[in-house]
Amino acid sequence: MLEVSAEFAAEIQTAIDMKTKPPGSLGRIEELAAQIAGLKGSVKPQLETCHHVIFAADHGIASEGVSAFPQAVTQQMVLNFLNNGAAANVFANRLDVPVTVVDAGVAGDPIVAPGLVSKRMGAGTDSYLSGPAMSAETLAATLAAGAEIAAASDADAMSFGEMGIGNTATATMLIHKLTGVDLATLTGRGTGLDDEGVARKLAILEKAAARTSDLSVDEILAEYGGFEILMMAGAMIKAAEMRKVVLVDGFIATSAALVALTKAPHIRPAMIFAHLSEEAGHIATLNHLDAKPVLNLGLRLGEGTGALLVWPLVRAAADMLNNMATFADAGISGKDD
Ligand SMILES: Cc1cc2ncn([C@H]3O[C@H](COP(=O)(O)O)[C@@H](O)[C@H]3O)c2cc1C
Ligand SMILES: O=C(O)c1cccnc1
Repeated sequence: MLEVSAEFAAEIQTAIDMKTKPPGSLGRIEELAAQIAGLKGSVKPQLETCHHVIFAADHGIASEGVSAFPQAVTQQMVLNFLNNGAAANVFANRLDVPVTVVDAGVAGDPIVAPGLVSKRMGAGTDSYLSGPAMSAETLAATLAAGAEIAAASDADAMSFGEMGIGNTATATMLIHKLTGVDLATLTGRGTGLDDEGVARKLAILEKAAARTSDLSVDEILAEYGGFEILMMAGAMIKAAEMRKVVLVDGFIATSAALVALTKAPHIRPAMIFAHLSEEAGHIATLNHLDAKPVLNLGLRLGEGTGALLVWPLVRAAADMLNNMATFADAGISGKDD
């Protein structure tokens, strides 16, 4: 349903080639422009506003020691986001992008703070080392809550971030079970584990993976999912179906994109993969999706920081279509004149 007809694709290419530049000279920006025009159904696409949503949740698996940081950091960072102090806030503020912070299931008592959107699915997931992270009912509610968040936004694009100590482990499990890429390839340092820490994380994930086999997609998501990752997946599907540009961040957000694309392959034309993360498993996951990231900045943070940083480039691509003169407008001779 988001597919572009061959006729319209040709029309878009002509519109790009009529601009006052040698054909193809804006490189990747031209590819982004074509993608945006196709998604928005116009060679003059409206792409003025972006809305950044950060989903936060905790992971039962964190108690096994899969992160370099303690679980309490998830809640502390939620308060930091609300106080405008995190990297994602700083980048969003620079770009005039509003930020919504969602409690998707942070451990402990519910956080009461002005501005926080509560979609709590529990006080963190259960540890998938010994049983499912969540029930089938909670999975459905989590995906639906994400869709509600996207449906409530009137922005032309959405960028998504996450916060959840231990969520590189959860992302790794989801990607492994959904793609079959082996855990050793996917398991990385997250917040900064040393080699010993990574070996320990891998051993835990191998044990958790061996617990199940032959699962359906929804069973995989309920067995190994994280609330923030799955809520982001639900939001990505809805945002894409509303023809919003979906800016996909790093390793964790790409696991959410994989979930979204597994459940709704038709939404692919809405997705822009912002950057290549330093997290070990990101490249293999992007390759599996045949996705080409726009930036390579050595980021390994999450929060949607890379997705925010690509927004000015995506906007510039739309501006190129909307505001750049054609050869005819400017009275400039074309290549073959
Ligand atoms: C202060 C701080 C701020 C963060 N912001 C994002 N993350 C990132 O690190 C976490 C994933 O790494 P792991 O799986 O190793 O726990 C996620 O919360 C992710 O968003 C942060 C981590 C920390 C410590
Ligand atoms: O790429 C990411 O999303 C990432 C990598 C490391 C830690 N947190 C997030």
